[in-house]
Amino acid sequence: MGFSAIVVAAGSGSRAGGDKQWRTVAGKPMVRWSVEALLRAGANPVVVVTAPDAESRAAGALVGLDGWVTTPGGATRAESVRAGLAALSGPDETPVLIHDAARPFLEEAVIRRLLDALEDADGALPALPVADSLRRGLDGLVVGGVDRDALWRAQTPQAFRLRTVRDAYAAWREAETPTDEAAVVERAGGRVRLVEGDARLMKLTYPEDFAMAEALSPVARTVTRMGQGYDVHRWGPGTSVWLCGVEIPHDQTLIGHSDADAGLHALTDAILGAIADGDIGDHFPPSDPQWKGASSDRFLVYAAQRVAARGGRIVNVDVTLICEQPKVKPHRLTMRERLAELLELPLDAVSVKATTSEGLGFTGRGEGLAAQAVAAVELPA
Ligand SMILES: Nc1ccn([C@@H]2O[C@H](COP(=O)(O)OP(=O)(O)OP(=O)(O)O)[C@@H](O)[C@H]2O)c(=O)n1
Ligand SMILES: C[C@](O)(CO)[C@H](O)COP(=O)(O)O
Repeated sequence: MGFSAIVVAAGSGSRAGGDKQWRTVAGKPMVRWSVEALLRAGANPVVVVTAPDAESRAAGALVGLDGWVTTPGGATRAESVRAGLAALSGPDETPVLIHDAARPFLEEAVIRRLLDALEDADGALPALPVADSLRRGLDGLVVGGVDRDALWRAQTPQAFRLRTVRDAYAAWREAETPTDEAAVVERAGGRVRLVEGDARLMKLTYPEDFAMAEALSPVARTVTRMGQGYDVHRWGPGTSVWLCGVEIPHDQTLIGHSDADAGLHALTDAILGAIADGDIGDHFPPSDPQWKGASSDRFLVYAAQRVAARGGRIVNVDVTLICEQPKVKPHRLTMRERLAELLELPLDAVSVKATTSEGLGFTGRGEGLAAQAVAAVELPA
């Protein structure tokens, strides 16, 4: 029998500084690590539980993968798990693995141990023994110890038959919210087996955990690639111009098949260039009527998704606009913010510059505007 999986990714990641599931860890969005591992091991489907307004972020993080769906989660992890369970169909006996997106490094061996354990148990979880001594503290002083012999550090995924875990959640009557499914099924009378966990399956909870994860990552090395782009559009009659995703009032407009945003076009080509993935015209042919008047935002986001699909990340981008008019400086910060938003990059990784050509050439004569861009991309080695 196959198995299903739920990846809960609807948390706020507040202890890590927010939105940790979409952050890049060792070259990929965190949530992608787990979804890839589960799909590779044969999970079908993988339900990714996101905050209600974050489904498009999941689509960006998981671009190029098949076999997953999203569903909106709740205010607590337990509510998100319930939502994931509600989204699953299939026979009661189907094994389901319930996993934290916050634990990216899931090895197939752990999945196999969990599924094997379900042969003679109602549930299974990976766990690690406690290695350090445990001490009770009060006001900064030791006030006793805790016997660690019977203590285990619970990890995820946790494995159950669909009906078992659904019924157990339905029967949960405690005042407190359960922290995991093992507790829920055990409280309902189920036998939940401890199987060998994995130190690399650590939950990334605090900001410092991310540096540790990079060091533990299965991607030992990455390579950095550069790409450059160049684009020109002709000036024509109009009242505003789109540059780097921002509309600027102007006494002319740039003429083109799409919105003629030369800054976005050059940057799209730079990103595609960094991954040797052709150019903007290959992906969005000017002969295709569907791109007539299109917002160039989508070209840029598409290029970024092509990087993510290769397990890569954009490190930084730099755009130079070459024109006598309009003056770019008053709009530079807005342009950088827009590009940072579209590419999901920090602002300090996005630069927009401008120069005139001292009245020389076609830009100097005001016949057209030119844009150049470079992008650096990190890819798995
Ligand atoms: N309402 C919630 C809360 C948590 N989670 C998920 O449960 C997992 C484990 O939770 P934790 O690491 O505590 O994540 P957050 O709740 O996001 O973190 P924090 O408590 O620091 O805000 C994470 O993958 C998180 O996205 C969820 O799906 N829905
Ligand atoms: C489910 C879990 O990962 C098991 O260790 C953990 O309980 C979830 O973390 P939280 O901080 O309690 O949300």
